[in-house]
Amino acid sequence: MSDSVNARQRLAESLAEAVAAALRADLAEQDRALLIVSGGLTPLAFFEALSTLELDWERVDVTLADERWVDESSDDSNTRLVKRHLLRERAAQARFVPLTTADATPEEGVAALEKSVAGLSWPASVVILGMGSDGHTASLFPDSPQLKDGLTTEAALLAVHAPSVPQPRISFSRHRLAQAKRHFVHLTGAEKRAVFAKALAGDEVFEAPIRAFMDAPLSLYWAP
Ligand SMILES: O=C(O)[C@H](O)[C@@H](O)[C@H](O)[C@H](O)COP(=O)(O)O
Repeated sequence: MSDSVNARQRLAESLAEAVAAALRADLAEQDRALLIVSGGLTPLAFFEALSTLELDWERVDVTLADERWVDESSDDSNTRLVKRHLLRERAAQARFVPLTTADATPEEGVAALEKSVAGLSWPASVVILGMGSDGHTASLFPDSPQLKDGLTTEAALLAVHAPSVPQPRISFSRHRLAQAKRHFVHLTGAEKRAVFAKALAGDEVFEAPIRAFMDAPLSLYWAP
């Protein structure tokens, strides 16, 4: 294995330990705990590491920071990724709350999904954010006409379109994600390190929406 593969595996394992510890701490104080994960490719090893850790998974709800509006059979489905790589081993006992419906568009599905997520254990115990090389996080994209709404609405969810991505999306709002008790950012590679450093140094949230989460403690997990 190359050095960076090793480093990414170790990163995934230490993030999994930190997330499991946070969930255990909250489950000691409350009936259920909510874990919000991101999709994309980065979290795969983290999902697999977390799935093997011991905690009272039956009392954990898992949902996504954002989802692509595609069928679960699609390679682009974050639900499919979570089911295959996280909801297995010990974590098979967790309850997954999807962010899609049978509706043709996220605009049609969003009201039902608002109801479905309303009963979860807010504030979320943990949010794990990814970031794209354009500085987006969740589905808060710099080129999206819905970005301003996503950064300001107090609704939990919104339908999103962006020229930079092929599928319509549904995303938790900045407001709902920011309320979580703990935020982890999971990144790999030199390019994302540079984008994150630039976002940290600047103040224009519309250029790099990840900035919208930088005014509260963030635990950054990065490996080459
Ligand atoms: O569904 C998604 O695409 C996401 O939740 C998204 O915000 C993701 O975290 C970043 O795009 C990073 O994706 P990668 O890990 O694939 O680079």
